[in-house]
Amino acid sequence: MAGMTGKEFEAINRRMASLAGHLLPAQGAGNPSASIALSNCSAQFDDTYHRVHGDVPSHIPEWKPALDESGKEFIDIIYEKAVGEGIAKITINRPERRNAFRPQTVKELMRAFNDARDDNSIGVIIFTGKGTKAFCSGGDQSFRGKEGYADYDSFGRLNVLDLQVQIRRLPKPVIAMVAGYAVGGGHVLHMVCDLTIAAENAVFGQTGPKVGSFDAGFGASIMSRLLERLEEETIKWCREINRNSPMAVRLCKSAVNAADDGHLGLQQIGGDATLLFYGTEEGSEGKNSYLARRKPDFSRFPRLP
Ligand SMILES: CC(C)(COP(=O)(O)OP(=O)(O)OC[C@H]1O[C@@H](n2cnc3c(N)ncnc32)[C@H](O)[C@@H]1OP(=O)(O)O)[C@@H](O)C(=O)NCCC(=O)NCCSC(=O)c1cc(O)c2ccccc2c1O
Repeated sequence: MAGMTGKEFEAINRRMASLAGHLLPAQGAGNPSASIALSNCSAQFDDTYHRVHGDVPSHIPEWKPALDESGKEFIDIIYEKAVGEGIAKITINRPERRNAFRPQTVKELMRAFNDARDDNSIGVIIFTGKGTKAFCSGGDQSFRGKEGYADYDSFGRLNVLDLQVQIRRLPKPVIAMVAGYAVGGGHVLHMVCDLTIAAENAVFGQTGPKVGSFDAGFGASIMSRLLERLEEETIKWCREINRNSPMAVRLCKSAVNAADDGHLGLQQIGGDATLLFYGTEEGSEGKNSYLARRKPDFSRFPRLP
């Protein structure tokens, strides 16, 4: 953890606090040893919240393969949606390379994330790697040239930077489900997710300088957490998130990132305000008057104190 900035510590503390809040009964929140196998702890509660909302089940759903609008098969990733539930799962499928990404992988990830964003039945996205040895070991070094990473064409690129921004800006929660190594560019990918659920064997770190690379952008810090039933726990989080108001979840994600993202954060949260305004009569009066070629009449809308 040496060399971490105050902001990075804050970000980790926020995540740890939110994990503790999910896993532990309030009275046990300070005791890390109580953090395992408490996924059904809500059953012990006898309060109005739990009577109204009930337990969050953690059984694994039925996954169905998904495509994006191009209909093109995915080669480097597996894209699935849970039948009857608003959960998408995107898996890097290169376990023989510890799920290192090449440009093709990144392009496919971007297509899948885009589809999950646009599918209004999806409320939350799981991002993971195939197998238990690695979430992702970063950029595939055998595809690295002088201009970045290149596969089917001659020019290189650092297109994972676009993917990082896409995940960060995506207006739905993205949960990294990590088993094994999340290193180099793979470490950054988990860091740009909204939440990380980690298996006991998870290893986090920046390896870039060892292979003559570095991420001076989102790449930052280390976090790990003990959890036995990784997918069940992740699904439980997804179901709990999906019980909430979609617009509230969207705005919470914007708000959490706004300060760190500066002007871009402001743009995102400002865009959300515009989106909400479009749904009001006041907003519609502007559009309707323009289309009807008349002066807008905003006089009936209050100037709230
Ligand atoms: C991840 C490991 C610690 C795993 O070790 P383990 O012993 O379990 O497995 P092996 O080492 O035997 O690996 C099995 C197999 O996979 C190949 N492989 C693994 N990772 C990669 C990789 N990143 N690229 C290419 N190939 C990989 C490995 O060679 C083996 O192949 P065989 O043919 O021999 O079976 C360990 O594998 C490891 O340390 N891997 C390298 C981690 C690494 O340094 N990653 C790259 C960091 S740089 C980066 O990711 C990066 C990418 C970007 O696009 C950027 C863009 C902009 C800024 C910065 C960027 C950036 O830093």
